[in-house]
Amino acid sequence: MQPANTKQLAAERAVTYIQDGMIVGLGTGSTAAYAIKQIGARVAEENLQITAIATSQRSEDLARELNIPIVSFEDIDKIDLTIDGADEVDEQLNLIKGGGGALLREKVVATNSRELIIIVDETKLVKRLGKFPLPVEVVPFALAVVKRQLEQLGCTASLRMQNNEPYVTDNGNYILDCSFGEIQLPAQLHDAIKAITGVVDNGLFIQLAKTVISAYNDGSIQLFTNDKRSV
Ligand SMILES: O=C(CO)[C@H](O)[C@H](O)COP(=O)(O)O
Repeated sequence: MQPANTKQLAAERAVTYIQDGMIVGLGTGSTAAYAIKQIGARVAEENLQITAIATSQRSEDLARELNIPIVSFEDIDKIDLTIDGADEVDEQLNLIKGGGGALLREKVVATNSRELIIIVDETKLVKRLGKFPLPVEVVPFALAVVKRQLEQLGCTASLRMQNNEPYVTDNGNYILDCSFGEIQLPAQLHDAIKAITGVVDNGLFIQLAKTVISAYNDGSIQLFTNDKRSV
């Protein structure tokens, strides 16, 4: 028996929450891409009437290819529902995001959404965040000073590279991937990092997810809501 495509399963379940008339936030990454494809299929097959706002240029390009109408914050106020992936999810549904480099736009969209659904496979569920290095988006001019201050908070920070050049985000910034090990107090760490001048944002998403949909290799799906991981 083929193992289930867990990312696709979680994504397709999340897309069932979308209804006509909604403004939908589109996440970034391989799991979010499955959701965008499924939204495109519903637009084509059911004439689903939605507008969408994307968290990265690549998600926007994919959505446009699939004839999903795209808007910007000039056109809308609140987003009804955002569907996005994550790199880690803890038991309080705090997240590490930004493995795909889109953390800033993802957080702008998440914080302006009435509801954030996170879609993951079981490998992303952890007791405590921190095994996955925390992405921090940094203004290039401030890179060296920010790196030093981040390391004073107890991590090793490495500049994300792509094709032998620093990786540049959709916003023209760099990313420092910060290995803290187990993060004991994620909300405090989030605030301490945000307080460093030259940091644009970091990939800790504290109490932003309302629902996490996790899919398992046996094809089952579990929903976790707000404070506790219970069905
Ligand atoms: O935060 C993200 C992009 O910035 C992604 O949601 C996260 O990296 C998960 O990616 P994938 O679905 O490919 O495992």
